[in-house]
Amino acid sequence: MQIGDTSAPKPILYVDGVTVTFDGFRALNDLSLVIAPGEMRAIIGPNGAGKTTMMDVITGKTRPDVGTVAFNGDVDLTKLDEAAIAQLGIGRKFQKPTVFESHTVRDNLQLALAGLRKPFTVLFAKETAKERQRIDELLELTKLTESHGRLAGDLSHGQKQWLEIGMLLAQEPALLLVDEPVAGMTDAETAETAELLVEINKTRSVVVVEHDMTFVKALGVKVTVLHEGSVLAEGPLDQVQANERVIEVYLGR
Ligand SMILES: Nc1ncnc2c1ncn2[C@@H]1O[C@H](COP(=O)(O)OP(=O)(O)OP(=O)(O)O)[C@@H](O)[C@H]1O
Repeated sequence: MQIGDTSAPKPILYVDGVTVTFDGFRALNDLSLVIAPGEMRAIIGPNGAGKTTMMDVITGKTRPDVGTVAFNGDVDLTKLDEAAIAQLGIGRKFQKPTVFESHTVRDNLQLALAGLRKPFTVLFAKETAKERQRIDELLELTKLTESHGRLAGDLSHGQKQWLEIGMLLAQEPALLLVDEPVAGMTDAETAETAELLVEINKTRSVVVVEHDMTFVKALGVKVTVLHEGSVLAEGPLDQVQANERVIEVYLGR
């Protein structure tokens, strides 16, 4: 699909011919990937395939040597810094949870909702009815309604991950990037996280990097397999798992 093609909906994310080199080593090698608006895509690939580097390029943490990275059709992300990209509506959930442990669940969401306002002002300012409603919605979505008054530091690992996802949603990203969300989760938490992402995907695009195939299967979305910085295969999970080249890469043959 061409960026200038007016007959097709503009991709929410368009990555074309991206190469990133570290000391001569190609972490991304002519990588091309298109995410449609409203799509959820799962990215898999062996260690060192370039998954994190790809997320870094999208969020402006790493600059490509060459290639195009465009958001919403025509916003050139390679010209923007991390703060500007976040502001545009690209949220990133890193692997480890980074919630404010000594604040309650509700306060964490309130801080996220307020964004750039100073934390002290936020916690002592009166919550508007609209803010309260949005926080209640986020609590329900992340299954934290009953835990709203608990300190974030006392939550289970899975709940902390959900809280942080809720905090990112408070900023209403059009595209949510999620890096290995179920690492360290119980099977039940993993299943609930898949449900959560499916629900989130009803209102925004999602790109999720994950090694856990049970989780990826539960998402039921198109999968992109990265290998040595390029796309090795793309399609439904069953199809890519049956692909000879994918099997070779995963078995290390
Ligand atoms: N800042 C850096 N300097 C040098 N090499 C790097 C740097 N960042 C990544 N690399 C290398 O680039 C390759 C791709 O790394 P990347 O972290 O993107 O892979 P990944 O698919 O996310 O792997 P994993 O599943 O292990 O997280 C690796 O070989 C890595 O060692």
